[in-house]
Amino acid sequence: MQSGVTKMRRDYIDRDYSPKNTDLICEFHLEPSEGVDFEEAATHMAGESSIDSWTEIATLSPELAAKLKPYVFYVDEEAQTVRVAYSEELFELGSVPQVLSAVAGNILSMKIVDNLRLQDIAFPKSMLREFKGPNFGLSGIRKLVGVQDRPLIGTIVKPKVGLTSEKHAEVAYNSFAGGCDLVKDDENLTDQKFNGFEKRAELTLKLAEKAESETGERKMYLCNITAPTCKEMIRRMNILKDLGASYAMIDVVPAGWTALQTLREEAEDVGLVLHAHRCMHSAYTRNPRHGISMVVVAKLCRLIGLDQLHIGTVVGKMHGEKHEVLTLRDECVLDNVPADESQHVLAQDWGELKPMFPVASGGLAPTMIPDLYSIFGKDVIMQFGGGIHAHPMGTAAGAAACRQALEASLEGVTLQEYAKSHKELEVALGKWLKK
Ligand SMILES: O=C(COP(=O)(O)O)[C@H](O)[C@H](O)COP(=O)(O)O
Ligand SMILES: [Mg+2]
Repeated sequence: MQSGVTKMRRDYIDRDYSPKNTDLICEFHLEPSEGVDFEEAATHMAGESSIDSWTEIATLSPELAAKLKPYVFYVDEEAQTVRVAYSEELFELGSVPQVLSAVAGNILSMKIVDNLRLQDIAFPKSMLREFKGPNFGLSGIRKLVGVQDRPLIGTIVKPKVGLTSEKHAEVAYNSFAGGCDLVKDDENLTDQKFNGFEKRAELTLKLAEKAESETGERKMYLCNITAPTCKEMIRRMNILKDLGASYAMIDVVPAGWTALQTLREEAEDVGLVLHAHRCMHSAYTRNPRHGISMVVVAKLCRLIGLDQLHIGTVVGKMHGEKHEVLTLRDECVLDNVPADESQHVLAQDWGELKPMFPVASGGLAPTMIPDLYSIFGKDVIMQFGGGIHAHPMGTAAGAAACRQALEASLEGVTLQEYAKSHKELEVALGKWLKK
C-alpha cells in the first residue's frame, strides 16, 4: 500500500444501499494509483469527502458514523465508475462552495487515486429548495427580447480588448443595425484604461437604444461586470440598471461560486438578466479522467440562477463533442433530465427551477447556421465574434448575413439558394463556405 494510506476502520461500500430521495448523489470516474485496490480507493474517497480521515479516528463514534456515513452504492471497476450517496445532513444546503469543498475538494488531490473526476451531482429536492434558479430564464428572456419562434443572434465585440469605448459602442451599433439581438463584451474586457466600464456601458446602451428605435426590434447589450470584488460587481450592476440595461454578463469560473450566489440575489433586486461566460472551465472540465465535468458546472449555474450559459457549439472552434454539448443543453432546458449511463449523467428533476437559455459560441460563421439549427433547434442563442466582424463588407453586413442564414434555415432553403437574393449572405458564403 502507498505511503499515507492505511486501512480505514470503516468500509463505505454498500451495494445494497438504495439511495433515499433526500440524498445527494455523485458519480465519479475513479482510477486508483498503482497497487491500490479499486474498492479501497472508493471507500477512502467517500470517507474523505464526508466524515472520515486517512486513519482510524477515535472521535468518530459508531453512532455518528451510522448517522452520516456515505454509501458507495454503485461500483463498476471495469468502467472505473462509482456512485456515492451522501446524507443531506452533511451539507449546508444553500452553499455551492460548501458542497464543492466536500464532493470536489480534497479528494481530487489524494495520492491513492491517479485520476478522479466528478461526473455529475444529482441534487435532492431539499437542496433545490434553497436556490432560486434563473430569475428570467429562457422564457423570461424570450419575453424581454420579444422573439418567440427563432434562435437569437448575438455577437461579441471584436477585437476582444483594445477598442476605445466610442469604437466599441460603434461596433455594437453596427451589429444591432445589421440584425443582432444581443451584443456582448468579450470575457477579458472589464474596466481597462482604454475602455472603462462606465463610459463603455453608457455609450453602448445609448446606441442600443438608437438601434431599437431604428429597427423596431429589442436590442440587448451584455456588459461584463466581472470585477475584483463582489462589492464592485454589485456597483457595476447598479450602474447598468441606472443606465437602463436589461442584462449583465459575468465570467462565472474566474469570479467564483460565492460571487455568483451573491450576484444572483442582487440581480433579482435590480432586475437584470445574467449571462454566464464559462471561460476557464476547461482548467477542470477538459480532462476526461480528472477534475469536474462541465455538466456539474452547468448544473451549478442553473441552481444558482444564471439565466443563459455558454455550452459549446459542436461545429465551432472549441473542444466539445456533440453528445457532450447536447447533454449540457438538456441540463439547461429540460424540467426533468433522464439518467444516461453512457454520458455519466444522473437523473435530475429540476422541480420549479426555470430553464436557462443555452448559448452556442466560439469560432462560428454564418455558414454554420443550418448545422447549428439542426443540432440545437430554436432554443439557442447563436453567438458570433469573428464570424460577424470579419465579414468583407463589415460588421453590419456580417450580422445581416447571420440573420439571412437563419431565415434560410427556418424556411428550409439552402444557403446557396437564399444567397441569390441576399448579398451579405452571398459574400459570407464566398468567404467561409468550404469549397
Ligand atoms: O469570444 C468568443 C467567441 O468568439 P469567436 O466567435 O470569434 O470565436 C467566446 O469567448 C467563446 O465563445 C468562448 O467559448 P465557449 O462558448 O465554448 O465557452
Ligand atoms: Mg470571448
